Amino acid sequence: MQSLHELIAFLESLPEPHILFDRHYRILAANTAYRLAFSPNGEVVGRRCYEVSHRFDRPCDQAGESCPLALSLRSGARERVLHLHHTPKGEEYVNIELTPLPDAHGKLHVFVEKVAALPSARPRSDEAAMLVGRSPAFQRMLARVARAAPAQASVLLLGESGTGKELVARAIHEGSPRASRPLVVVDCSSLPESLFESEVFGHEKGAFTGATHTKIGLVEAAHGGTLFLDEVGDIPMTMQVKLLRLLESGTYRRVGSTELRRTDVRVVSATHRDLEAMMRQGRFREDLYYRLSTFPIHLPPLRERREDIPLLAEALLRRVWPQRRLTLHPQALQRLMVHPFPGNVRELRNVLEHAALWCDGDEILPEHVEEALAAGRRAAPASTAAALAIEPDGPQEPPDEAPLPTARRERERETLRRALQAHHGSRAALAARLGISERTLYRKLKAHGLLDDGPGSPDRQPDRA
Ligand SMILES: Nc1ncnc2c1ncn2[C@@H]1O[C@H](COP(=O)(O)OP(=O)(O)OP(=O)(O)O)[C@@H](O)[C@H]1O
Repeated sequence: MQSLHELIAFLESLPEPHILFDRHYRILAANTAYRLAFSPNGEVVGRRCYEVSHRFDRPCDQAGESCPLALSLRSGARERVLHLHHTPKGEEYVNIELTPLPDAHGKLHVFVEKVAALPSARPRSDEAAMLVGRSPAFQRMLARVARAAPAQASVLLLGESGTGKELVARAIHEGSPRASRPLVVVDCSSLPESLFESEVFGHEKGAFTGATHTKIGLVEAAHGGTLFLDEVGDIPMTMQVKLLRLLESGTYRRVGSTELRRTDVRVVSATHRDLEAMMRQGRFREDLYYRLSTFPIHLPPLRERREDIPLLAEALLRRVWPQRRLTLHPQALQRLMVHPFPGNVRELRNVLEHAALWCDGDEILPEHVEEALAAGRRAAPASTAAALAIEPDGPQEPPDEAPLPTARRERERETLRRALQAHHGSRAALAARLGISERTLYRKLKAHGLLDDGPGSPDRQPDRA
């Protein structure tokens, strides 16, 4: 008993929430950090852990969640799982680390559980940056995010357009020891080759015509923090070797300078392309690929986590119309549940935004959703993209450098021109309707000389949604 008292006193000294419980899930002790975080108004000692954390009436593994106690009883070792916990602020993703404490005979009677809020999913004042979802596919992805965040390893985010790669990159940065330093986003697809090097690595005064002053590069601006290379598959071949040097040795040269400079950045990159295929085709350096993808994370498309649509819809409605208390009629939600969403969460957000425009009251009705989906079809009939050669975002997307055959190019131009004429919303909405990313749309408009006709101002860069 003496040792149990000592253990409780020790847990009390820890800043993170900890509880001690027996093999029957009964909580024997909880430190102040745990009480404050999870049960400020009630006693937890004597209750079962699953009642406190999940409001379940049975252990988590009998309610469809993983149970660290069951895992530890089986393995006899420390177990880590990701759980959605009830807190006074609502549900919150937490990392659970459960350590069994064997007695003198090696029997497991007592367990210590440490509960650490996941920085990436913690409810924040900046609700727009919060990742929403609780499907198994989403939780698997989030568990990898939680693993990767505190480390230094380069992370490669792989997923279709609109699946939340940029949100995840921010979550990784915020969950890392670099969170107080800058997160610098480099949109590799919108930087023409000529600009890429001077933007990323900086340039000296007089390095080229127009270089009237010395400019620091994005890698320098990110010193101590995280460099997020979005659409990394679009990095020109000539720049790939310079990026590799940065990753391998932390060194780079400004354009127009021979001086080797040093920076300390963690690299997170993202792409919707199939980099392995690009590598096989000789369009992406193998050594760079392995450097970037120390820890790959796949972001599931929305069609593989349809069960998240209700939760996402609720959160997105709050984001797009914070001043209204909009809800979805059950049939309106049903309609969304069967839509394929090639544009993923971004498309869902756009459809909701559009549907809300049709809704006078507080409840979005099925006809409002129909109207929003039909508007999408008018701008880009379901078959349009394929029939008229708009390449969807996907691993198979050909590089922009590879010219399309003339006939297809013509058809693509015509499709885009017509879509632009029929569409009166934002460029983001048009992209979602065409089933391509906003950046891809931007590139295609640029390539076809249609930028001036596009929604938004002529030379607008893709919006960050
Ligand atoms: N899990 C999620 N929870 C809440 N919002 C999300 C989630 N995933 C994506 N979003 C929202 O969807 C939109 C698109 O997300 P984001 O820009 O991160 O996607 P992306 O994968 O980087 O797309 P692209 O490849 O086209 O750049 C944003 O408005 C973002 O806030």
